Order: sequence, then C-alpha cells, then structure tokens
Amino acid sequence: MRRVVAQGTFDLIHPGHIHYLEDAAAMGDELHVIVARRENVTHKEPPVLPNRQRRDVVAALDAVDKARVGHESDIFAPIEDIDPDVIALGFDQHHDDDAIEAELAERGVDCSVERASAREKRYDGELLSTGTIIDRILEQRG
Ligand SMILES: Cc1cc2nc3c(=O)[nH]c(=O)nc-3n(C[C@H](O)[C@H](O)[C@H](O)COP(=O)(O)O)c2cc1C
Ligand SMILES: Nc1ncnc2c1ncn2[C@@H]1O[C@H](COP(=O)(O)OP(=O)(O)OP(=O)(O)O)[C@@H](O)[C@H]1O
Repeated sequence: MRRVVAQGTFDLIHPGHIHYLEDAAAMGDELHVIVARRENVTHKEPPVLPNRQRRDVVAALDAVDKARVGHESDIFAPIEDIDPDVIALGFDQHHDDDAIEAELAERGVDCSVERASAREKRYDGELLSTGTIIDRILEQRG
C-alpha cells in the first residue's frame, strides 16, 4: 500500500485542484490530504471558507481517501502520523523540495518528494485558481 500526501488551502474548489489531487492519487494507492489551517495561510489572502468546510469538500472528492485539517504549528506532525511513501507538491507551491526531504530524513520518515503537473486552460474563460474566481466575483457582484 503506497500512501501519498497532498496538501494545500483548497478554498473554492476548481478543476486545477481536481487535476492536482488526481495526479497525486496516481502516485500511489491511498491519498491523504492535509488542508492548511487558516492561520497558517500567510503567503496570500487567507481562505474565505472555514477549515472544516474545506476539509469536508476535499474529503468528498473521488480521488481522496482521507482529508484532515493540518496541525497548528508543526507541519511535519501529520506527516509523521500518516507515514507516507510520497509527498506530492503542487506545480506552483513555494515549498523547497530539498528542505522538506532534509526534515523528513531528520525525523526518520522514509518518503520521496514529487511535483504534480499543472492543468492548463481547456476553454476560454475557465478559471483555474481560487484567486481568479474571487476576482471574478468581485468584478461581477462587488
Ligand atoms: C509536507 C507539508 C505538510 C503541511 N502540513 C500542514 C499542516 O499540518 N498544517 C497547516 O496548516 N499547513 C500545512 N502545510 C502548509 C500548507 O499546506 C501551506 O500553507 C500550503 O502551501 C498552502 O498553500 P497553497 O494552497 O498556496 O499551496 C503543509 C505543507 C507541506 C508541504
Ligand atoms: N491549475 C492548476 N493545475 C494544477 N494544480 C493546481 C492548479 N491550481 C491549483 N493547483 C494545486 O492545488 C493545490 C492547492 O492550491 P490552492 O488551494 O492554493 O489553490 P489556488 O487555486 O492555486 O489558490 P490561489 O489562487 O489562492 O493561489 C496546490 O498544490 C496547487 O499547486
């Protein structure tokens, strides 16, 4: 049983998220998803939807076996608990692959770090990021 971990904010689900999670699921047999806590999303606008709602929507997706809200302060605590074979980073995630691998080795987790691919637009007007969906809402309803 190869366990894979994917993670992210997953505010307002769109086809880019589905692509990422399907790509990650294809790297193993069981996909676990860690949903970032609102207070830990500091590199962009924090999510609109609450932690538990984002987790519940992700957990309902076909590609996902289990989803959980992440740890408050130690992002490697859920990883130690899940003990995955692969961590699948998103194509545009700012995390440093080498730094993650070093921390995994330090904690004795035998796990590789891979990058998922990007989904490109399939038709005009397709919105493939939460940020662009929110911009569209503000344009049309703001
Ligand atoms: C291996 C790994 C484990 C993570 N675990 C947690 C966690 O337990 N709690 C949390 O709040 N964020 C966690 N994160 C961080 C969030 O997923 C991070 O904010 C993420 O990059 C969300 O940004 P994005 O949606 O823009 O990709 C983890 C990230 C990585 C790479
Ligand atoms: N178009 C896409 N193709 C492939 N993966 C994607 C795409 N959009 C998002 N992802 C992946 O989904 C995961 C969660 O992303 P996140 O929730 O930050 O979504 P986002 O829509 O990119 O958000 P924002 O617009 O706020 O940056 C990340 O790993 C990210 O790489």
